[in-house]
Amino acid sequence: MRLHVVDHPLVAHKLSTLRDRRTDSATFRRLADELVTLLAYEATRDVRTEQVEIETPVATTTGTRLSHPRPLVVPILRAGLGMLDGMVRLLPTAEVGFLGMVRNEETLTASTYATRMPEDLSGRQVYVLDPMLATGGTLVAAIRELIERGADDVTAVVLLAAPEGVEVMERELADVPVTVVTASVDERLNENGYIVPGLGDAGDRMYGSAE
Ligand SMILES: O=P(O)(O)OC[C@H]1O[C@H](OP(=O)(O)OP(=O)(O)O)[C@H](O)[C@@H]1O
Ligand SMILES: O=c1cc[nH]c(=O)[nH]1
Ligand SMILES: [Mg+2]
Repeated sequence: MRLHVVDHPLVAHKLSTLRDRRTDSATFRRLADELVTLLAYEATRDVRTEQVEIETPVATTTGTRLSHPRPLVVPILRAGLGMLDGMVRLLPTAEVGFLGMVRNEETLTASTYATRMPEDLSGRQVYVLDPMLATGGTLVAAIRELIERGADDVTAVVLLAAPEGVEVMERELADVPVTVVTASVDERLNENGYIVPGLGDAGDRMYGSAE
């Protein structure tokens, strides 16, 4: 697994406002959207392209366009939904699949409650979106599902990661072509499986408590 921590003052600034407990839901959603576009710029560095001939008003030249098969973007509901618009704005040809997953807050194990994406992902580049990589249970299960469907290149875009989750990903997905792009690897997980210092529950901060 490759880990890429995006080191940029704008990323650090936006992330700090996201972390602040006083940031309201509307601002939180806007900042998550802005942050994902900055991360997406790095995450798509190896997106597949092809050459095309184009005519400018002055001359004919060789240009570049995103190639086929189209990349697939998969937000993990709920919180990953807050990263979808920012990602597809940069990847206009992308298709979108959905994975609904929830972590049991007692056992910290993830379960899937909704899946809507192509059965066959062979040859596809896939971008998985989830703001939080905590224990890693959710992302490992999501990426296994994508690989089983034939995806041959998976990039996870996460706003925040815990070192424990990064380690689990490295161990569980050792033989899989996976890249994780994040704005920060924080200090640790607390006894409730929350990232410290983190930003709290990303889904709740975007959409309100699910209870
Ligand atoms: O790395 P893990 O320990 O598996 O935890 C991370 C997961 O927990 C959160 O989702 P949550 O279950 O709160 O669902 P939500 O997005 O609906 O709030 C988060 O968005 C990740 O999907
Ligand atoms: O810190 C955390 C851990 C898991 N899920 C979240 O939303 N936040
Ligand atoms: Mg949540």
